[in-house]
Amino acid sequence: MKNSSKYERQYFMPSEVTYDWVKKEYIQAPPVWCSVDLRDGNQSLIEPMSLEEKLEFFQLLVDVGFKEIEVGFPAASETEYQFMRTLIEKDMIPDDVTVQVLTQAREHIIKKTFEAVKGAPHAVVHLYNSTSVAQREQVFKKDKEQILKIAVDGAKLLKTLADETEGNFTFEYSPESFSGTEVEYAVEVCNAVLNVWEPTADNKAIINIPTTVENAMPHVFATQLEYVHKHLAHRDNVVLSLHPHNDRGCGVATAELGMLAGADRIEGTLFGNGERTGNVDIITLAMNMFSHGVDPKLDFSDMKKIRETYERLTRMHVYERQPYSGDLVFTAFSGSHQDAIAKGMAWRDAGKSEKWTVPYLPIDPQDVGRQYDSDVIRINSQSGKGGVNYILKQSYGINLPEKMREEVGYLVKGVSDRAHKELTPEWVYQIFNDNYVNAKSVFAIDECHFKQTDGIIADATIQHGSDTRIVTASGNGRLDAVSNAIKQYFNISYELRYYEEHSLTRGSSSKAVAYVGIVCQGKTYWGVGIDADIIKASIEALIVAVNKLDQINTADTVNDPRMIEIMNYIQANYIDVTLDDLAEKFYLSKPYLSKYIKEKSGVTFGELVKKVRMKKARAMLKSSSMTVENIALTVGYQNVEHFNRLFKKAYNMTPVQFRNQK
Ligand SMILES: CC(=O)SCCNC(=O)CCNC(=O)[C@H](O)C(C)(C)COP(=O)(O)OP(=O)(O)OC[C@H]1O[C@@H](n2cnc3c(N)ncnc32)[C@H](O)[C@@H]1OP(=O)(O)O
Ligand SMILES: CC(C)C(=O)C(=O)O
Repeated sequence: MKNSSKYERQYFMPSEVTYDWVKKEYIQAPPVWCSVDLRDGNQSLIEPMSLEEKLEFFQLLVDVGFKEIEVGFPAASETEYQFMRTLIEKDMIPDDVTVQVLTQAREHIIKKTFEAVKGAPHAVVHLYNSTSVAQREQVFKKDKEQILKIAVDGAKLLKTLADETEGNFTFEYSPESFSGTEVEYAVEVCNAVLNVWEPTADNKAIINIPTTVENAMPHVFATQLEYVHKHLAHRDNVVLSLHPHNDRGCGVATAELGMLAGADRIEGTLFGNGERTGNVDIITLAMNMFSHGVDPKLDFSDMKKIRETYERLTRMHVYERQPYSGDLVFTAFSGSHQDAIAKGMAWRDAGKSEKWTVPYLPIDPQDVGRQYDSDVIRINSQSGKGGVNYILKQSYGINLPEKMREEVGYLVKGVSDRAHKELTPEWVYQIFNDNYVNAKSVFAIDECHFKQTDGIIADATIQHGSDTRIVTASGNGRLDAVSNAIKQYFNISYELRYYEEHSLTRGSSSKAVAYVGIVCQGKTYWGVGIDADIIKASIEALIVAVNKLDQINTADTVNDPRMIEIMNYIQANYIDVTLDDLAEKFYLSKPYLSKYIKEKSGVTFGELVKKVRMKKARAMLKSSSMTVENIALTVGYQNVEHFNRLFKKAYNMTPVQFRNQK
């Protein structure tokens, strides 16, 4: 960035500065809101709205609660003109809503505007002309006096035509490009206009101060505005309005500080649509007030519908991080945020705070129609155990024991990391289910009978491969007795250390969930059971946990049906399959997988893949006329010499010899 010297600040501080606005802390009551979606928003669209689209948008604005709506620039086009006529002639303006139209300070434009508003129950006619130094010099080529005269002449014509035209009219004046105008001069022009209109308490005028192009920091604007507020003529009979744009990204701050400095009214748009970077976003302004406990008197509770209508009619897109309305603005992917949100929600559920204080969530997402389930916590590789548990709890009623959460968290985020994908709640549950509930098992307990003696005696029917045996063991509870029977059968030892249970709060609420953690050689192995019978659920959980012990699962993997799936996957993806792919696809750890594959095929994963490739190559040599080089490439070898060597090692002859043999 070499050329900053070609710029200089183009705003003007007032000659007299006061900072009363600094002493005010927050906005205690909503301003008069005026939507300019159908004018400033519409004039900046690639494809302005049709009459029908404007009618639908108008209804949306009425439904949200706007009482003042700038509906267009009737002299601009036939659509604009007819839109105003339609609203009046079809009696579509609710009694408590005032429509507003914009006009340049040019005679024929003003006249056309009054033709358009004829018969309006109540309309604001909004007059503007540009007052900035740049526009005076470059566009109008007029001095201050001549520019003031344009405004005054326009104001006079408005007054005359309002008297002559059927309808009920209020006047508004904007010193357009105020942000590049000397503040005292802007006030002088406004006061000249006000002196023509002579507003009264019953018929106030609106003076609208625009940051037509935002060019200063918000505190500068507040200071300028405070000067206007203190120096306007007829101030008691003037509604002081703001019209912030967003060129420096400060439209909201400008509006908020401007309100502290004396503004009574805000012109803006939904989602900040408008010229260049847009007008100020009224949704953000209103929701900011709402989050301070002030009712903004606009209703954004059905944000989804508002956004859908807006996007459809304007053909614009609401940015994912647009305050209060973007897709991601209530979402936490990262572990520490998720942890705090989950704890904050639990705090709230426990009734510990009457007011909304959940960390990382500026407002309750439900207040703008968002869902806790799908909008707040989402899982990717940045997530943590708190988030994963929250998803399982919110969506499936699974509340993991504290001690189990970390393992599940790392397992789930590992899948996301390898897949480079966000995991849906369904996917998270599937990983959980595959690893803890319906995990592979080399043995089962088909039946179990208990007798109460000093402790408990269990007769457990253990089925392991082709062996089925009833093992009797005692324990200080049912699960302990079954656990002792398992230890006896496999001749293994571990400690049954963790047990938790709860009823399912989602889905089948008649079911219970049991979590079992066993400790062997310092490592904890977890299993989960879900069943209507809590004893059955806890035995299932124990079986899953025991199955994870090395002593058990090295005994028999050959019968594992998943092994067939793994082989099929390798066959189908033999060119570029990796152990990482398999681990991700089957939710198994890499060491565990390596062991499986060795046991099943007698060779390592790498050797197995080579074998599959050679088999494919042999089939191609037999059935196709492809060159050996191309066959080598097809089965994944760039170097044909290397391929030849591997082939010879596998089949004791080169590919060419193989092809040539009869
Ligand atoms: C900051 C804002 O958003 S202001 C609103 C801007 N919105 C729009 O412009 C959308 C609707 N506008 C239009 O459809 C057209 O501009 C019309 C129909 C109003 C006027 O069209 P045209 O007369 O063809 O041209 P244009 O707008 O370019 O007018 C330029 C002339 O008007 C003058 N002019 C521009 N604005 C104003 C004004 N507010 N008051 C008085 N004169 C003005 C210019 O100085 C220029 O004068 P010149 O002919 O002597 O050079
Ligand atoms: C007409 C005025 C208010 C305007 O749109 C602007 O200055 O941005």
